[in-house]
Amino acid sequence: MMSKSKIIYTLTDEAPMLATYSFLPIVKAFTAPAGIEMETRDISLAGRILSNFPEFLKEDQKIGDALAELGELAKTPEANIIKLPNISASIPQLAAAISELQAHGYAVPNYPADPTNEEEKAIKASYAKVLGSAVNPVLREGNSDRRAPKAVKNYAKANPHSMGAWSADSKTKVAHMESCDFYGTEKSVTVENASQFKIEFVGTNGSVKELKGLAPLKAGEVIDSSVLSITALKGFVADVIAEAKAAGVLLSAHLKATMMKVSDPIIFGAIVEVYFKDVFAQFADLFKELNINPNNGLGELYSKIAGNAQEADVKAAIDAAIANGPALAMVNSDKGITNLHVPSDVIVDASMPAMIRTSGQMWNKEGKQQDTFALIPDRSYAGIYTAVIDDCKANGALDPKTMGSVPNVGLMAQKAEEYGSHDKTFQSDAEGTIRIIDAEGNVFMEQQVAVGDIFRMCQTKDAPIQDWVKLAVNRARLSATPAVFWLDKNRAHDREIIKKVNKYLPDFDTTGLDIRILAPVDACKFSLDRIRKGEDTISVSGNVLRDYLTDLFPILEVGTSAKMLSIVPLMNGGGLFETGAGGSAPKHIEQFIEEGYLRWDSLGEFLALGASLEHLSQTQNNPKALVLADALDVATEKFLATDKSPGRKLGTIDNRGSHFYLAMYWAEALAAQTKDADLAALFAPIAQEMTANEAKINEELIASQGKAQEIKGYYHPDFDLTSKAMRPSATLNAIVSKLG
Ligand SMILES: NC(=O)C1=CN([C@@H]2O[C@H](COP(=O)(O)OP(=O)(O)OC[C@H]3O[C@@H](n4cnc5c(N)ncnc54)[C@H](OP(=O)(O)O)[C@@H]3O)[C@@H](O)[C@H]2O)C=CC1
Ligand SMILES: O=C(O)CCC(=O)C(=O)O
Ligand SMILES: [Mg+2]
Repeated sequence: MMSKSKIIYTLTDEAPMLATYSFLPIVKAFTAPAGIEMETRDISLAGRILSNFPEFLKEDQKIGDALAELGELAKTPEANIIKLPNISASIPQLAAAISELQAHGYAVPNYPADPTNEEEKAIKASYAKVLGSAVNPVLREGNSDRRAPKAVKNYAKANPHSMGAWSADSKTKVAHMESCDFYGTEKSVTVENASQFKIEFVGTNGSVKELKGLAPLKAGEVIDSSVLSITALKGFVADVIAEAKAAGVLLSAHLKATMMKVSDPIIFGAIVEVYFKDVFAQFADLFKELNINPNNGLGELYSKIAGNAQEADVKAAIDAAIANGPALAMVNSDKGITNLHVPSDVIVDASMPAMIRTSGQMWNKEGKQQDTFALIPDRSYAGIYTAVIDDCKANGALDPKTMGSVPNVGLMAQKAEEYGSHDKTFQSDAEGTIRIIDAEGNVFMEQQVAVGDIFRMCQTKDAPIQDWVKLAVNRARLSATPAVFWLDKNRAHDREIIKKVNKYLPDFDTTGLDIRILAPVDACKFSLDRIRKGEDTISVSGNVLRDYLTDLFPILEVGTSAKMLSIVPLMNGGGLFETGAGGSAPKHIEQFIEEGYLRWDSLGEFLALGASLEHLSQTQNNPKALVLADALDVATEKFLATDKSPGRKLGTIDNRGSHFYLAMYWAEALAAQTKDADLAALFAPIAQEMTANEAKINEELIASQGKAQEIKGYYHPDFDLTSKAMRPSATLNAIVSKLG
């Protein structure tokens, strides 16, 4: 009897959500004959909101907490989850999703930014579970292995993407603080025995306030604390503003307000306040009355002053500040959206490589490219971008035709490092000390804080570190490639990690392998030198660099991180297969709604599906799944060779057309293989019909382009309308439905 195998396919947001409407019916039809149940779970922003507020909903509107369920599943050996990118919501995005759901008849509560009673406090606490990077850290019960498969790399070498030229006198640079940042203040200790910790604020008068109640610590865990001084930050921002103005360059801020949902919106807000200091001074009373929070950006400010008697005055003052300041980098120059409008519009992992690919320039308000000062205030990782920029100034743009590759093995499991720190991050409202103590009151660490300073504590558990070292050695062995641990001995946290790396490396057979530990800037230079010689170098990094490097190098090497294979071998034996290493490409859904064209590239989904099927064949003893996986591999190679990724322009095949070709090639490969006669017989007529109808299907797909789409929603579109929009070829649908 055929074993019953289950794969969970996640429903998410924006472009990947749209793509799923087209791709998933194909996947379900193709995998069913192998006894595979393809189940879906809704972890979209809208779905997360609905599942958190059942008491506000009608009976038939309630949905289960799919995220919590998958979080538990990820800890079991049975887990086989395909995870598409999802929105990590900023407050403006959360507010927009809430309004849309309310307009759709879901009585979810408004977001209470400043709760005034217990009920509002509870609502805010529930929304805190939805905000920011609420999904990935829950599912990532394993470390990360991200790389460009050989076929993808070869495709990029043969079909190089555009790469803006660099000039040696480019004025572009990264601006960072020199002191009083997280890097400079970091303290770190390794906790030898299992214990507990809590976080307290102690005022200058000795009064004590608990910031976080007792929580467990495992033996061998590394804990850190650090502080970023808000006064130092503001002084630094003011200096860079003056310098950028004098240099005649654009100013832009590159943060991670999504994953770092507590600290980075505050840093973003400080930049907004300093840049618009005259506006904030002139309208202090009005802004207080309207509850304007600079952390939510200029966009929210504009919407809150709309209709106010002083609206025109405020707008004039903002315009004057921009005219008088260094010009701001634009997110959308046609619509006048600056880099300081929404904290989640410019996200450092994707935004810095996009700038480096574009000659180190961003867009000004005329829609023209211009050199830019990129504000990345904290020094922990800013230096790697300086290393790449300096390299491009000295040697010109990198060349996708010849450049080597930098795959990554990232420490990520169990909310490692900064990306798990939001429940231990606080903005101090008074001067004093914040300390981390154990249940008996013994002090692990303490930090001085002033009003407004950001205190942060991070945790990194020992088992994930051991697993990460093992993964790094395995990857170095499997790819016969040097591996570099990007760790800085001048940083307190990294010093603790270096000790552990040195302790655990001897547990594995490293004979003949080239494994080194280098500080991030040196590791970056070392990797760049090799890249220019066409050589590959594995980066073995902590969680933040995992995120940064898996956009940086892929975007330079293969044009987009959507083409990455992103596997998370879960520590308890399951598999989490992320689709690509990038995000949900918000501008793609806008293009789809405006003109019926979706240029989302689903290659990441194809790669993840292949890896998921392969994992399933091994863990569920399902040989047919392996036949499907092998055939999908053949199909993906042909897909790349025949260049069937979506074009950028109307009238060429888009995401839907690319799914048709993948399906056709997959059916062909299944028909042609000889390992499973039943599958070959089943798919032969499907392949034949698809091939015979290729022109007709393309015609039907392309005919649906060029008009606005009405899917009744951005965060929570109508299922039937979206399904119709994403499956416009009756001929293709009829062939797929023959599979049952
Ligand atoms: N794993 C996850 O869940 C992740 C989620 N996110 C979330 O995604 C959202 C957007 O983040 P952002 O920083 O803008 O990064 P994105 O990666 O979504 O977008 C940057 C740009 O990359 C290109 N791109 C990305 N993926 C594809 C694809 N599959 N096909 C074609 N082009 C692609 C597009 O531009 P162009 O082609 O013009 O270069 C896109 O506009 C945020 O809400 C963020 O929280 C972000 C990262 C990971
Ligand atoms: O969870 C998020 O917000 C983004 C994740 C991300 O950028 C990544 O893992 O590469
Ligand atoms: Mg990322």
